[in-house]
Amino acid sequence: MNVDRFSLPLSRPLATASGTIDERTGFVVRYDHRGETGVGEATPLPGWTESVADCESALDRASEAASTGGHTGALLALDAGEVPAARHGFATALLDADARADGVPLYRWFDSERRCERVPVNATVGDSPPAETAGAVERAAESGFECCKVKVGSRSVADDVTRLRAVRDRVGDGVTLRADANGAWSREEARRAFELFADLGVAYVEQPLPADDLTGHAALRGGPVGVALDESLVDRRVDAVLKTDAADVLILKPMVLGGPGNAHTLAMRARERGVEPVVTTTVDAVVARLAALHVAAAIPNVSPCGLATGDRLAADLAADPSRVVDGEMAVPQDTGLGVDSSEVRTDA
Ligand SMILES: O=C(O)CCC(=O)c1ccccc1C(=O)O
Ligand SMILES: [Mg+2]
Repeated sequence: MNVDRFSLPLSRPLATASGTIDERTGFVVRYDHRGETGVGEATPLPGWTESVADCESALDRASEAASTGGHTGALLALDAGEVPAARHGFATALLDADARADGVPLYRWFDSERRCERVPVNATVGDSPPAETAGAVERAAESGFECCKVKVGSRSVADDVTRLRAVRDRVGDGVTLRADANGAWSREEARRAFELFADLGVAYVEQPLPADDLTGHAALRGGPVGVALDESLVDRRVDAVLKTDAADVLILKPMVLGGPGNAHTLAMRARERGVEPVVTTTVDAVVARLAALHVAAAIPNVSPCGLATGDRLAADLAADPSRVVDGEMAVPQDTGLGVDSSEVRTDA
C-alpha cells in the first residue's frame, strides 16, 4: 500500500451554518491487487470524519496490516465508525483494482446488470446575502442545473426566507430547490422554517435540527417539505434513523460512511424501507468524487445527487473525466473509477 499526502485550496469556499470549507487535505492511496493498481482517496473533514492526523496514522496501521494480512488485514484494521475517511481511501483503491480486474466500471461492480451513462446532480450554493444567492442559483440554472441546494441556517429563519424568496423571484418555479441547515435550528425555528419554506416550494431540508434529535426530525415529517438527514448518519447511526422513521431522504457521503461499498449498501437498505438515498461528496478531489459518482450510478432512478463540487477546487489530483451537462454528470464507462492511478499526482 502506498500513501501520499496532498493539500488543495478551494477557489470557491463553501459557507455553511457549521463553518466555511476553504481547503482540503488528504491522502491518495494506491494498492496492488489482482494484477491491477487501484487508487483511492482519504480526505477527512473534521466534524464529519476523523482528523487528518488520525487518518494518517490509521493508514499507517492499515499499511502494516496489509503487509502481513493482505487486503482483508487492512480492512480489518480500518473501522468505519472510528476512521471512515481512511477506510474510504483504502476501500476505494481495493474496489478500483477489483473492478479493473473484472473489466467493468465501478458502478457495474456493484450491479453487473446495470447500465448508467449519466447521474442527475444538484448545484450547491453556499450562504451569502439574498442577491448573491439568487445570482448563484440563476447561473446554475442557466448552465443547466434543474436542482439547486442552498445552504441556510447561518442567519435568522426570516433572513433565509428572504434569500429563498429572492431565488424564486429570479428563477421561477422551474428549478427544484433544496435547503441545508447543517443542524443549525431549534425545534421552534425548524417548525417556522418548514411552514414558510413550503410556500417557496422547497423540496426538502437537509439536517434542520442537531444530529442527535431524531424524535424532533420525525415530528417535522409529513408536510410538503421533506426531511433529509446527513449529520445524523455520522458514527454509524443509520439504523437508528431508519428505526425512528426520522427521514424521508438519507444523504450518503461515502467519505463519512467508510467507503463506496458501505454507501451503496446503505442506499439499497434505505430504498427497501421507502427512504430515498442521495449521494454527495464532502468536497473532495477527483478520485473520491468519481467513487461517489459510481455509487450514485449504481442506484436506479437516483434523485439528483450532490456531486457537482469539483469546480470549487483551485487545483486537482488529475483531470476529471466526468462533466456536468444539463444538470447531469457523465459516468465514466472505462474499467474501475475511470482515472488511472498513474495520472493521479499529489505534487502538482
Ligand atoms: O450536497 C451537496 O450539494 C454538496 C456537498 C455538501 O453540501 C457538503 C460538503 C461538505 C460537507 C458537508 C456538506 C453537506 O451536505 O452538509
Ligand atoms: Mg448536508
